[in-house]
Amino acid sequence: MLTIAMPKGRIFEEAVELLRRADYALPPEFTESRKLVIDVPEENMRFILAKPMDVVTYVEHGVADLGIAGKDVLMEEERDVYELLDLHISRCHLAVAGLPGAKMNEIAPRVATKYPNIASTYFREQGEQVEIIRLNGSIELAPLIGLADRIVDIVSTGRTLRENGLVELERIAEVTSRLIVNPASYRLNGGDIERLVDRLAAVIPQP
Ligand SMILES: Nc1ncnc2c1ncn2[C@@H]1O[C@H](COP(=O)(O)OP(=O)(O)OP(=O)(O)O)[C@@H](O)[C@H]1O
Ligand SMILES: O=P(O)(O)OC[C@H]1O[C@H](OP(=O)(O)OP(=O)(O)O)[C@H](O)[C@@H]1O
Repeated sequence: MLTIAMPKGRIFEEAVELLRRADYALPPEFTESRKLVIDVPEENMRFILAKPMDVVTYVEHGVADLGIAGKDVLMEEERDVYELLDLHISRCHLAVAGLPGAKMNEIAPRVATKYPNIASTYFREQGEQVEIIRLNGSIELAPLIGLADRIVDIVSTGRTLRENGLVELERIAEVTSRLIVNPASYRLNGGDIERLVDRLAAVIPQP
């Protein structure tokens, strides 16, 4: 049996839709219950529903064979998992944003973000030394109330930036969700996993 860690939240619906398009008979309880472990015996599969940032942890520890995770999460922390497939779902990008015309503080430039590693690597590569302030959400607040000069965050429609009077300044990376696998499980269950990859690859939305 294959165990797949699914990210709750905004990726979930698109991931379920993709699996159903690939002809996996996922029961209605998938989208209608609050169960966190859902067995689908007809497909010889078990799904566990986790927070997006935790999916990689379940896969890395081998309690899930496979998982679906945003490229942002995979970029943020070096983890011992293989990326098998770009699912082309939950498309967005990582960007630097700030108040229009606002310069970086020259003495103590500060950047607020949920992605401290991505942000510090990016600014280091730009040759800029900044203090990273880690937040867990509502990142766009930081420049509005003077906590930071810049933010590094996900942009999708751009609506959150717009409605808060912020502008995108630099694009860091494109983000889509990926199918990831535990390396040991891949060696052990290669055949079953390749079949799943083929079925998904056949129905992935075109970029
Ligand atoms: N605005 C967006 N549009 C499309 N995809 C997004 C958007 N924001 C985040 N994502 C993708 O969805 C994932 C996060 O989903 P979601 O927003 O449901 O969780 P979260 O509440 O931010 O995560 P956590 O609970 O771990 O903090 C991200 O890793 C990213 O790949
Ligand atoms: O460009 P947009 O379409 O407006 O989407 C971008 C917003 O979506 C995410 O936030 P989320 O809704 O996950 O809330 P959060 O602030 O709690 O992270 C992201 O952090 C941005 O704030």
